[in-house]
Amino acid sequence: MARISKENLKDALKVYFIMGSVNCTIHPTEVLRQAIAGGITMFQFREKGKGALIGDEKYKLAKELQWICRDNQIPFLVNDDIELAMALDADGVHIGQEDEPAEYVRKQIGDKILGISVHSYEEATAAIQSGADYFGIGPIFLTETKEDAKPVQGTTVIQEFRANGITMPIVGIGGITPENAAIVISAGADGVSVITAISKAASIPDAVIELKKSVFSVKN
Ligand SMILES: Cc1ncc(COP(=O)(O)OP(=O)(O)O)c(N)n1
Ligand SMILES: Cc1ncsc1CCOP(=O)(O)O
Ligand SMILES: [Mg+2]
Repeated sequence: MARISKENLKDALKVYFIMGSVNCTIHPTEVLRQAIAGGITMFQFREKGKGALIGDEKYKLAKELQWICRDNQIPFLVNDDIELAMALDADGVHIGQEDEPAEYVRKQIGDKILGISVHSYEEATAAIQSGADYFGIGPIFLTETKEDAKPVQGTTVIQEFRANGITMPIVGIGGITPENAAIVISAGADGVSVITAISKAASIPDAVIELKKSVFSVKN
């Protein structure tokens, strides 16, 4: 898939599902299929945390998930692992402030999508200069998924960025559910990125449908 335009990227970020094997109670390929059936708009492979796959097993799962995304025209991004993203020819990568330097990553990945986690205006301006295509901002709400997550920051940072004229596509992350997703969009985000509220939902397709309703209920 060619790099998508900024306009298409904002659409692709609407309901951005992130997952790895440790987030799933059924096989990750089945979780992804059901999430796609519900209508997710982008996917990030984040194989991280206690019991995460490594080496060949990680590569094999990534490949399987990428094929499902390709079959369904869903952009497939890789979290942290630039080498894996390049080996798979993924559509993009997501990195945070503790990962490889953004400028170096941008050089490695060429015109693939580059998502960067930012928590302040200073980080945002640096990320823009390094060639970010979108920002991930959070944790917006309480999350149990990321052990080393920063303190909950609510939606203030998103609102401040928009008030200061930052037009970069933004997704909120952390503790986002169908019940609170509209708050994130109202603050100025283009979309929501979600792990648990999709991967561990009683009905995965229904969870995605409800998330979409919440996201599209706000007209920015
Ligand atoms: C869309 C999106 N936003 C933020 C993150 C978090 O990235 P990072 O801060 O590098 O933390 P890890 O996910 O690597 O633990 C993300 N992955 N995706
Ligand atoms: C990766 C990440 N970065 C900030 S919070 C978070 C975890 C989000 O997971 P969940 O949607 O289960 O709260
Ligand atoms: Mg990271």
